[in-house]
Amino acid sequence: MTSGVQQDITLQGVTKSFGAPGRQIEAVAPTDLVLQGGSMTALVGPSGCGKSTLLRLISGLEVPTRGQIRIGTETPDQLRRRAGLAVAFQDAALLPWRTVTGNVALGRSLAHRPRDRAAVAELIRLVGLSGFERHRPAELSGGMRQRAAIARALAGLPELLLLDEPFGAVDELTRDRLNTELPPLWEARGATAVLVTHSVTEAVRLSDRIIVLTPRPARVAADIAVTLARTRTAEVLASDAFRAICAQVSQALRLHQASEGIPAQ
Ligand SMILES: Nc1ncnc2c1ncn2[C@@H]1O[C@H](COP(=O)(O)OP(=O)(O)OP(=O)(O)O)[C@@H](O)[C@H]1O
Repeated sequence: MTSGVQQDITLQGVTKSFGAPGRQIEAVAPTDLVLQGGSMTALVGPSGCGKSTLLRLISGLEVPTRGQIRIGTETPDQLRRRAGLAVAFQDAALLPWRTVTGNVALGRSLAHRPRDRAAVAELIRLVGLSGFERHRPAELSGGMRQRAAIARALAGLPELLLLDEPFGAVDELTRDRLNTELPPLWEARGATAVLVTHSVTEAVRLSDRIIVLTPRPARVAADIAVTLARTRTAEVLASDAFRAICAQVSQALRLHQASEGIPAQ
């Protein structure tokens, strides 16, 4: 973090509708939320309920129809313009003409961080892309592109890290390793993080708090604190407490399942 201060994310009466007047789709119903600075919050909910929209609103890539969002005293747009936030979305969005190293290094330069080849190489190693440094996105699998995007997002040392299904295209074993090795990177620097995921286990594993959303329009259906030790060791993951929270989240999802929704895991 640049400021050393962990800023809360505050949503006040935030709504989002898409489409022309009279034919509007309401994606986010009026929402009030405070996400504590330095915490990791997971957003889960049925497919199409509005999770990504909520994340994009927090990122400043979408503007609320009504209400306001602040990160500390700043708007998302202000934070984004001074490169205080980073996003890693499902569809990676890497620059196709840049190598893996070039894309990750870009994450640093866009955030006005000094060049640091060792830091870039270490991030590439951590996301398991050593040996692919000189490859371009088209030469990588979908999962590898996602991992490069995560490395790029982390490279700028963001205060706010927004992750939309970052491990969606990653195989189970790699996902497991990333779920272990990446959280210390943002925790160590006290970044605030918001994660959208379809995996209940991943949500409980990574976050301090889980917001379960209703089918569209998204509203808060359940707000569940993950009362586990911050370091999610193998023992924590195998504990009854971990399973109990997973069951609580799954139950909240089932209660609010849309007909086209995902099965609770
Ligand atoms: N730019 C847009 N224009 C019009 N409609 C949109 C736009 N973005 C999202 N929507 C609609 O808003 C609703 C919520 O979409 P969103 O992508 O936020 O859901 P989600 O919960 O992230 O879905 P999934 O879990 O399937 O990724 C959907 O009905 C979607 O079609």
